[in-house]
Amino acid sequence: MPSPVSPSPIQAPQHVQDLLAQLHKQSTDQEYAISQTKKVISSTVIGDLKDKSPSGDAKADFDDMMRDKFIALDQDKCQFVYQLITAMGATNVVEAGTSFGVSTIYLALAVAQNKARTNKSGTVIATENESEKAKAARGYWAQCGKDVESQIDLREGNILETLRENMPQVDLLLLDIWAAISLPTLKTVLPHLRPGAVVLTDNTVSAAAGYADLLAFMRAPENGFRNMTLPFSNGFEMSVYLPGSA
Ligand SMILES: C[S@@+](CC[C@H](N)C(=O)[O-])C[C@H]1O[C@@H](n2cnc3c(N)ncnc32)[C@H](O)[C@@H]1O
Repeated sequence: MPSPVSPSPIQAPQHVQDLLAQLHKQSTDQEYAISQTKKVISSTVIGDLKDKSPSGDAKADFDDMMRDKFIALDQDKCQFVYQLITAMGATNVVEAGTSFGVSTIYLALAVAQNKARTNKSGTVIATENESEKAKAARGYWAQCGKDVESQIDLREGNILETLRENMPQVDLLLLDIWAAISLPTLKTVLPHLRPGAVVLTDNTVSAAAGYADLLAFMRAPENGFRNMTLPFSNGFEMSVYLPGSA
């Protein structure tokens, strides 16, 4: 949650600010309700579901459970991403894991404002494999208005396919997806990362076990990332891509 003493950097019309506040509340209420049932919501524990899986397919059961869940990036992390994109002047941003499109709104606002300031082109490439979530996300972006909606290229389907083609040089990648596919996702986007690009990965402290392969890859000096775990709740990894500089 945002700190009561931290001002928000977000520049957006009031109706967008109100929608964001409402969506974050829905997401945190949902997460609280799940926590009360003691059910897991982390993909890192798919392995633990195996014994209890009603269908015998733990991955399918996990996907069923998550189909109506926001699991939006925390509000303070969204504000940080917006602030960072603004500071970088980034205009090509990839979001791995869009869900109902909450964090996407922040990315679109920041990219739109950078484009207006710099006259550069660019887009937010969003990705989601659940069609109902994609439909809902489009609905929220429409409520925000053309300034947000027009920035977003939503690619529906498996991220390992949707990010294979028509990729710009990427300034920033937000990894907010099931931990198990975060490394294959990074490797799909890697050839398109510009030197100095930033990769942000959510929950790298609370889900460290699930991210073990991703973190090992990013922390191996030969892969060109400089890493820092930012002290947000559950961890938020900021990695700067500087190939050949280790
Ligand atoms: C943590 S949520 C994203 C939350 C979103 N960034 C936000 O702040 O509102 C992760 C999303 O990734 C989606 N996802 C999982 N595996 C995927 C895949 N292989 N391809 C595309 N999307 C996937 C899930 O359906 C889920 O909605």
